[in-house]
Amino acid sequence: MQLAHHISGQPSAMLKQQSKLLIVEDEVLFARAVMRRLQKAGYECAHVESLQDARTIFKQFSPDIVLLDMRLPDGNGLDLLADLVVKNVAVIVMTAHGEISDAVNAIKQGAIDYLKKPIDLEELLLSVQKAEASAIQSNSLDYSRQRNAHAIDGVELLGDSPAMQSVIMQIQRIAQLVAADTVPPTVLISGETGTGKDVAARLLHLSCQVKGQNNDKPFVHIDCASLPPDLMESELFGHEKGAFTGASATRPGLIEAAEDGTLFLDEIGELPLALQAKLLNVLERRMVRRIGSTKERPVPARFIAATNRDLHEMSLTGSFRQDLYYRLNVMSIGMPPLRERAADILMLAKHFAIQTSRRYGLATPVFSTDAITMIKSYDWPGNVRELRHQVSRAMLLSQQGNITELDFALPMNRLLLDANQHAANTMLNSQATLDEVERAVLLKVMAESDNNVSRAARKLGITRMTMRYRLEKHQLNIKTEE
Ligand SMILES: Nc1ncnc2c1ncn2[C@@H]1O[C@H](COP(=O)(O)OP(=O)(O)OP(=O)(O)O)[C@@H](O)[C@H]1O
Repeated sequence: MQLAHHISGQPSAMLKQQSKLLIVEDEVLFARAVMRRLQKAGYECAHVESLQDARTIFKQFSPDIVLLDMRLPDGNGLDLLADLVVKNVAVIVMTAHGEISDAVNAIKQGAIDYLKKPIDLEELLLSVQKAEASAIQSNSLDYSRQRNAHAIDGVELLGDSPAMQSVIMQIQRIAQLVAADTVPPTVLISGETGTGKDVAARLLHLSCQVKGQNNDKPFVHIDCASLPPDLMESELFGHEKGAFTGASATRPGLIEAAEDGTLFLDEIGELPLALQAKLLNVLERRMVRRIGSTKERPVPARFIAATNRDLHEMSLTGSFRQDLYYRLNVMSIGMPPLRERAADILMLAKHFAIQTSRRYGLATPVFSTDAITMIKSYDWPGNVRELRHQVSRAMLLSQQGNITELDFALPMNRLLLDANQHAANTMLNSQATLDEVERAVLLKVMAESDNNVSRAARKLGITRMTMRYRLEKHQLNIKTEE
C-alpha cells in the first residue's frame, strides 16, 4: 500500500482545497505515473493494489474521487463501486480493452466516467477535473461545508518574528471589529505565493466565530485563477433551471453557499472585468441574483480576497476596477515573504520535519549544522510552501531522521552564500591570503547573523560603518538587513 501526500504545487481544482484521490490499480508502474501526474496538478493521492486494501484505507484517507480498475487480484472493481457511490465518492472506472460491458455496468451503478486503457494521462486529468466539478455542482452546499470544516481543523499561522506577530495581531483586531459590525468589512490579504494568505484567511474566519456558539459556518474558498471562465459566473452567482444550455437544474452559487460564513476569493486579480462589476454590485448592495432569476437574495457572508499581484498598480492600468479595489481594500493584511522573517525559518523547518515524521512514523528529526546553514542562507522564493515541501522531502530521504544538506534539492544559484561558506570553512583551515581570509570571515559572520549588518558588526567588534565598508571592499552584494 502506497500513500503519497502532495505538499506543494498549484491545485487545478475549482475550489482550491485539494481533492483527495485514491487509485485502486494493480499495475504499479501505471499507477505511479498516474499519481505523479495528479500530484503535479495539486491532488493529494494514495495508491492501493487490491479491493481489500482500498476498503482498509478508505476510512483513514476518505478520498473525494476514486480511480478504480475493474480487474483486480481479489475481485472486480464493480464489487466496490456501490459502497463508494453510497458514500458520495466520485468514481472513475478504468477498463482494459474489451471490457466495455463492465464500463456500461459501472456507469449504470453510478460511476461518473470511464476511461479505456491505454489511458492518456492528460485525458485522465481532465476526467478527474470534471468529476470534481460535478461533485461540487451536485452538492455545492454540503461540499463546501464538509471540505472546509475539515480543512480548517489544522489552521496554524506559526511565526515568532515581529512581522508575523503583527499579522496575527491584525487578524485579531479585525475579528473584534467584525464582531461589533452588522455588515462585515471586506479584507484584502496580499503577499507573494506561499506566504500563508490562505491560512490567514481561514484563521480570520475562525477568529470571527462567536465563542460558545455553533461554529460550523461555511468557509467557501474560490480560486479565481483556476475557475474556468465559462463556468465562473454560474459558479459564483448560481443559476435557475434552463437559464442556459446545460443548466438542467436550479443551483445556488457559491456566494449563497457561503451563507453567514466567509467567502474567500483567492487570486482575485484574475477575476474578469465583467465579473468584477457584478461582484462590486454584490458587495455594495449585499444582494445576489442567480442567472436567469428575477429574485434577489440577501448576502450575509463576510468577503475576504487574496492576491499576489499589485492590485493598486492593476487598478491604475485598467486591468482591475479601481472602485472594486477600494471596496475590497477596506482592511488589508500584508503577508511578509519568508526571507524577511529570518527568525521564523528554522522554527518552521523543525515544525514541518516533525509533522512529516509523525505522519509517516519516522524517527525524530535532527538537522545537521550544514543543513541549518543552508536553510538559513536560501532566499525561499516559494516562501513557506517551498520550505514545507523541501523539509518534508528531506525528512523522507534522511537516514534515521538525521537531515543533512544533501537531503535538500535547492537551486545552487540561490545558494551562493552557502557555497561561499563552505569555501570559508575550508579556507580558514588552509593557506590563504589575508584578503581571502577576511572575505571568508565576513561571509561566515553575515550568514550566522542572518545577514543583519549590525549584528554581524557587533560579533566582529567593529562599527556598522566599518562593516559596510568591508562588505563593499570585497564586493559582497549580500541582501542585508540593517
Ligand atoms: N505561518 C505559517 N505557519 C504554518 N504554515 C504555514 C504558514 N504560512 C504558510 N504555511 C503553509 O504553507 C503552505 C502555503 O500556504 P498558503 O496556501 O496559505 O499560501 P498562499 O499565500 O495562499 O499561496 P498562493 O498565493 O500560492 O495561493 C500551506 O501548506 C500552509 O499551511
